[in-house]
Amino acid sequence: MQTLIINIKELLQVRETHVDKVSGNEMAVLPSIKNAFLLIEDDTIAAFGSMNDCPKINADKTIEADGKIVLPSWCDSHTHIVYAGNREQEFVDRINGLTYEEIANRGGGILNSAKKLNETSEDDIYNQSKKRLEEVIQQGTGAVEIKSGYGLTVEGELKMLRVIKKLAQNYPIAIKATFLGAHAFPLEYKENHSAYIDLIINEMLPKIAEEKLADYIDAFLETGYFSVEETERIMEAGKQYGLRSKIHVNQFTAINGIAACVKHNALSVDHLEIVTDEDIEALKNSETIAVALPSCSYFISIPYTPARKMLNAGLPLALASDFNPGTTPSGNMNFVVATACIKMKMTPEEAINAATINGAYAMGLSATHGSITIGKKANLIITKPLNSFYELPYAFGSNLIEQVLLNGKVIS
Ligand SMILES: N=CN[C@@H](CCC(=O)O)C(=O)O
Ligand SMILES: [Zn+2]
Repeated sequence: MQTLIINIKELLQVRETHVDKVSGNEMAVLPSIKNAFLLIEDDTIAAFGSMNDCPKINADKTIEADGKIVLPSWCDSHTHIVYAGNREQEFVDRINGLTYEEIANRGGGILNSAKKLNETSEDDIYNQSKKRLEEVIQQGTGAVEIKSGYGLTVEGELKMLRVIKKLAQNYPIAIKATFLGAHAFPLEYKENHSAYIDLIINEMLPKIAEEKLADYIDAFLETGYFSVEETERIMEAGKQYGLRSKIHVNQFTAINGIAACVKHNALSVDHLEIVTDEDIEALKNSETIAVALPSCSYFISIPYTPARKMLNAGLPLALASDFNPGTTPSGNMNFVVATACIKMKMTPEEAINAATINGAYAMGLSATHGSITIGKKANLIITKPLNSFYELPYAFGSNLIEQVLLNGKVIS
């Protein structure tokens, strides 16, 4: 099956030779071809270039993209799409003056979602979660990481990971699963942290590995949650099962967690709303990518990740949604990209690099996703007619996506 997209106003993120990720100054450059074509064979990008070189073939399907921008689908490397119920009441509590920390200390927050999840059947959780997955696909996401972490019991965590597996089987989007048993301490372990970490290491991990339910391991390394030492135990244990870590860190406080994550060769460190010079030094020359979550900063009114400081230091940065019921009830990557431009002062070129190729890197998918490269998956966004791609973050509240393709097939 051949699909030919013709007369593309501008084809973005074209990488003739493979790149894993882009860093620092490189992020300011978004390679593109104006007046372009793109040829898809089955689910794969087969050729692209200027319309002057468009092959004269009778493709099975031709898509006219006059005036439209085509770019690789968003790669959302950090979500908690699988959950039960929501936390609207906490939203109102925050409006009335409570902080995220105060709500968590009253038994709300992650523990609130964990209670709901453990009371909800696997089928019900699947049905609630698939709606969110369908929504983000419509919004242009073509690869997504989904975490567990609202179970916090052996059965609850397995239940979440099985739902993620079922979503991956039933939907054409690429999904990576991350085990986040170390998201919070259940109340009964509040005074006995090591017993809960033992449960994660001795009960949860072996079962998860046996059923091959996870690709990565995560922990919430934060004051009041998992300490540096506790997170190191989790990262070590993950390694024994071949699970590389992707860690929630520096959301509210900087406690030297990033250096520990780099020491353990974490694939990503995520949040980083609070970043010290030492954290930046630790990330230099590492294979660990920083992931910023601007919708979370927006929703709970905390600082934005200091992108400019990090890019000036030559670091790579990815953008992700953090879709979850507590701090970010939205998986809209278009809003993420716009907010990164508006609030973090990233240029549109930098933000699109961060939400495509660098997002792919942050979930170990840059060999197959995140750029227009021959041999990669034909996961694409075709916009409505636009003046230029700058309109994508500029018109931040508009839906400018006309069509999305996953594995070469038009989804909407
Ligand atoms: N900070 C830790 N985890 C989630 C929020 C969890 C929740 O409040 O439910 C996050 O990435 O923001
Ligand atoms: Zn998160």
